[in-house]
Amino acid sequence: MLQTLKRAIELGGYPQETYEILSRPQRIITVSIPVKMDNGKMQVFTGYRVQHNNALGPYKGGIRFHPEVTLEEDIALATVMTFKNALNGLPYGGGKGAIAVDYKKLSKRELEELSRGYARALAPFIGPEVDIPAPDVGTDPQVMAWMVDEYSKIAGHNVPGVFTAKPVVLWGNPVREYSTGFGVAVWAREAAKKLWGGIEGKTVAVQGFGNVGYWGAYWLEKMGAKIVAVTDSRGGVYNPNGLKLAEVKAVKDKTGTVMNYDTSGTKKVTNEEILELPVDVLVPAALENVIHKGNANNIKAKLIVEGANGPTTADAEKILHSRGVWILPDLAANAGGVVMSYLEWVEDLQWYFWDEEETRNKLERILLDAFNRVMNRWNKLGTSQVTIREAAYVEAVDRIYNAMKVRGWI
Ligand SMILES: NC(=O)c1ccc[n+]([C@@H]2O[C@H](COP(=O)([O-])OP(=O)(O)OC[C@H]3O[C@@H](n4cnc5c(N)ncnc54)[C@H](O)[C@@H]3O)[C@@H](O)[C@H]2O)c1
Repeated sequence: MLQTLKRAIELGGYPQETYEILSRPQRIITVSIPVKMDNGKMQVFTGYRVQHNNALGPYKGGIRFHPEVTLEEDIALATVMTFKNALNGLPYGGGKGAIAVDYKKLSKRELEELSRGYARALAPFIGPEVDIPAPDVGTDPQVMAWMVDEYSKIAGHNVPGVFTAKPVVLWGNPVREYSTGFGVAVWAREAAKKLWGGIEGKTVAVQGFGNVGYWGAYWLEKMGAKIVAVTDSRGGVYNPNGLKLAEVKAVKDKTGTVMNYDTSGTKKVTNEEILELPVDVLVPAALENVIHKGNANNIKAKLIVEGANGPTTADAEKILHSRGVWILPDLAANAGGVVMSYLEWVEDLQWYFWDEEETRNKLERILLDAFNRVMNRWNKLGTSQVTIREAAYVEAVDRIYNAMKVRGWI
């Protein structure tokens, strides 16, 4: 990521100070959270909040609960948020929080106490105008509800805008559930218009059938694409004539895996095979580093839409770019969630809530604006010399650099 930042600064001709500032976070907060466990013993958890850069506005980014999370990883994730928010035209800087915990081993009460403890410890350092956290891996709208409640108790009044992706009943928005997948589909549709004149009838393979993968496939199908393959952690199914997504989803909900979907002409595929199928569009929406130099030359899709974070290694990207494959980078293609978080925050600040359709239209407009800016930048920089990811980084750095310049930081 720092290499991409360096390259973007070179490509855009920004001064070296830009790198000096953006390669390190402005503030790192470490907190200790004691939790009385169900067995009567007290356990102290360590939590972080990294506030990377606020040149464009309050820090914004998720909170991760994961057993292997480290401060270094949290810093990297916070840094990416600065670029993602800038690229999408949001009035936000970047931040990210983390607690090293296996949340699956906690009871509901322990998880609530940990979530409230984290919000309490961070309360002096966050707020709707300061730093607005949201869910990430291992956290969800319920965790946000506990945190917003704890923060509001400390403030002495309700403060809806301090966390986003809250339950709909507690100042959330129904679009949030599918916003990331919707963004994946919008980016794919717009790129398909440029490549082929439209997404209609184009074949799509989706690796990962979770929140991003399922909703990405759902909206792509609605837009007229043909979903031919999907997988979850156990593997999946492929039918060159197209899958009926609603039926696949029903099988997944009933049996726990898409593998049990069985109709004539449908074959089983592994998570490696799905990447190499003869399709027009490939959506990796599960894990990182799944497209690497070992399989890049076998990929047949002309368009790769990064639903997951970091699914393509740098080596693979070079190979695919030289073959003319378009890779829509994660910080653009999977930004629907954070853009929706922004809209929820705007609603919360004014205590005025849009209906689902109006919200989705606003979301789409912001995504289209980002898509057009990235494409213009890519064309200006030269599509054969520069990747779409590099163009997206230049676009992001340009906003941050100009904000820092007029503020007098550089
Ligand atoms: N949810 C969001 O709003 C959001 C936003 C931006 C980025 N992302 C990124 O998208 C990715 C997926 O997130 P999600 O929220 O959909 O998670 P999720 O847990 O809802 O779904 C993940 C899916 O991947 C599958 N999976 C797990 N291991 C796999 C493997 N080895 N091969 C293939 N599939 C496997 C799981 O079965 C599941 O279907 C992550 O990289 C995440 O960081 C998510």
